[in-house]
Amino acid sequence: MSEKKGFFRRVFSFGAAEDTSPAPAEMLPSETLLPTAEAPAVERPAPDVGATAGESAATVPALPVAADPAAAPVAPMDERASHADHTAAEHALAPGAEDLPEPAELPEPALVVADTPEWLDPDAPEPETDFSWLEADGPVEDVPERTVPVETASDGSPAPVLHEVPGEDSLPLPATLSGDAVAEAEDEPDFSFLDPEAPLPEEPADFSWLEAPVDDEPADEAGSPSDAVASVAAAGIAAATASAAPSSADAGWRLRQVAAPAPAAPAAPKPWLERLREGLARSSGQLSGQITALFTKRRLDEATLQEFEDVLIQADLGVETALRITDRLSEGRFGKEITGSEVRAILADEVEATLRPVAVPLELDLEKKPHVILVVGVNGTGKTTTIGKLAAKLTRGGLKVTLCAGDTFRAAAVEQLKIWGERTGSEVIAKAIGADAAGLAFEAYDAAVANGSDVLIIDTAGRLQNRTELMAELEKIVRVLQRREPDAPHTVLQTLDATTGQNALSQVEIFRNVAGVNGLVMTKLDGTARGGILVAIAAKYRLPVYFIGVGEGIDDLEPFKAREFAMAIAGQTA
Ligand SMILES: Nc1nc2c(ncn2[C@@H]2O[C@H](COP(=O)(O)OP(=O)(O)OP(=O)(O)O)[C@@H](O)[C@H]2O)c(=O)[nH]1
Repeated sequence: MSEKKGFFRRVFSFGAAEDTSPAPAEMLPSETLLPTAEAPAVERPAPDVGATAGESAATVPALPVAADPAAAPVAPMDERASHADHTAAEHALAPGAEDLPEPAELPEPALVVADTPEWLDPDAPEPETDFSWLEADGPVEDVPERTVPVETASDGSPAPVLHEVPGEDSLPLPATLSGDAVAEAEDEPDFSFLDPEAPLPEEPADFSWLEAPVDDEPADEAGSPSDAVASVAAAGIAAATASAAPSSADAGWRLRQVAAPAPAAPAAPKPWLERLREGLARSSGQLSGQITALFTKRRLDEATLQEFEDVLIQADLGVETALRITDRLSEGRFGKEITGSEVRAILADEVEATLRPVAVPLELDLEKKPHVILVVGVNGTGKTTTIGKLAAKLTRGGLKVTLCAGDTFRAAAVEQLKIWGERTGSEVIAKAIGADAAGLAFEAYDAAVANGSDVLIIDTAGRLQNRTELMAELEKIVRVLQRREPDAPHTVLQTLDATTGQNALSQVEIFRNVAGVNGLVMTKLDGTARGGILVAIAAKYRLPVYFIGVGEGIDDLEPFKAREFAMAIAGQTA
């Protein structure tokens, strides 16, 4: 806390002491997020998942088969059994099976009979052949069997019959499908799920994974031995366990005493820095490899510098930063040999220099109560999740938070925010789907004042029909909030998905113009991230980057640190 010009200000830096984790984000329709004239010339589209899926669907019409049989889903036992029978039937009925070559004749094994057992004695009495005594209550109903006709071998002896199986036509159909339905399903395979235009499934959404911490202890099956031992031990009657164990010298058997396996220790989550490095590993590995290839046993000349500049631009770092790095590299080194690690060190330094001015903590001015944070961004970039994580940080810091479910476009987003509200002890102001988001924000502001909240965080929809609609809604939210508080929203946070790449630049351009974005959060840096774009954004817009998302968990929001990020981009660990 610090006094500033008579204002009571609280600065949240969320230091390390406290913070010790369907598809790719759907972008706005391309016409809504067209790069502007200011966007750099080098534009590489984000991977088009829909197109890829469509292509593979076109080329692979049949059901997918796991390359690794071990990885293939295991069929239920009865299914497997019927499949085995079916296979056996195919063997039995396989045309040409009788054409198989005769096995080579094996020499007659010498028969050594030490003492002829009674049952081999040709003079022994005939065994009993009347088994009528086996019939309990009359004759057993005949089970109709379809047998494979016994083939006769060329020498007149019956050929061996492999199996007697029900005919293929009598194999049971899955209980849920009638014969017609099966035929229909086979005639018209349903690939509608591959349709990139199809609306996303909205309901029912399962957010149970957001619920309170999962019990790490593996649940023992009721009545399992370890369960019993545990309960007995708990009751302090260990002796009873030994005497109760089925063991008998008289019976000649006993249960083997197996030490109960130690419960598996819950896997500790990886430190966030490790997740960040792993997330950026693909792009940093690529960059690092190109640096090695470019600078091994080669003098620094104009051509090498030009190639290196291209490599940096391809890594999304932006033209401005790429030029700065190559300029710095050539200083005093032109015409000399330079190692890959020297280049990587310079890269890390220059990226850090670009990022340092934007790596600032989120500052909350509690003179304005509630401090209003409007969270905007393309749908799927992590707005709602970031709100939940941020609410957790603030409430742990002793602040009272109200959440506004302003994404009235998507029912699941409202439910998701309610769960975050429960988890963080924050009141959630929500309305039915389709409600006016601006009206809701207005009511939420009043509710936050009434309940004495320090901070009001407003979620917004990212997916609107077109850019005009998006602008109109966000502008209206800002306008109605300003009727209550002229400086609201005090912070406008935009979430950017780190897996997006170049498109993030145009997203910032649009949301900055529409909603007055004054801070960024880059999410999903734990995935296969392309973090270079953040450097380009920092160089171009100089907007503060408050946090990075390194997982879906409540604690997976980290303050943005320029040095660590730069090192991860350059693939350096120390
Ligand atoms: N791995 C990872 N996943 C994240 C992160 N942040 C968000 N997600 C996931 O990204 C998905 C989308 O996040 P949301 O918070 O629903 O995104 P949104 O912007 O609110 O989406 P809309 O409500 O559709 O506008 C969810 O599955 C989140 O769990 C992150 O930092 N790392």
